[in-house]
Amino acid sequence: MAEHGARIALVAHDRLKPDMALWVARHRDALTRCEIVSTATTGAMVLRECPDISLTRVLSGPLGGDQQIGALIAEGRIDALFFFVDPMTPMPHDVDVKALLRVALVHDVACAFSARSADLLVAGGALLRA
Ligand SMILES: O=C(CO)COP(=O)(O)O
Repeated sequence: MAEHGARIALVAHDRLKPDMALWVARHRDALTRCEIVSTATTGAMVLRECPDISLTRVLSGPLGGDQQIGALIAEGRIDALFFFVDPMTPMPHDVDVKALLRVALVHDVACAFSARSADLLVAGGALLRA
């Protein structure tokens, strides 16, 4: 488990899951010190790419996983949200996605929505526990 790392959430829509898996592989060393929670399918993909990473999976996004991560944010248990959002594909759980983004804004959690913005967040220290 995390010693000096941040408590982070990883979520990616299907088209962006390969990007997320590659991003995790690139930041593997820092991420092994983090406490990671992810939605189910994103987490499975990350574990396939980096089996040595320790993470907790909640439900899949469309089955309530986005809401579970939103609840963790509302409880102050997440320091940063890495959510690779697909802007081109309609989703049945669009309201859940919107609610997750909203609660992250309400609680001023550091957020990144793409690999590039995630890199910048990491460069700013988002994987270190404040
Ligand atoms: O749908 C999601 C985010 O809205 C992600 O859920 P999965 O990681 O289970 O695909």
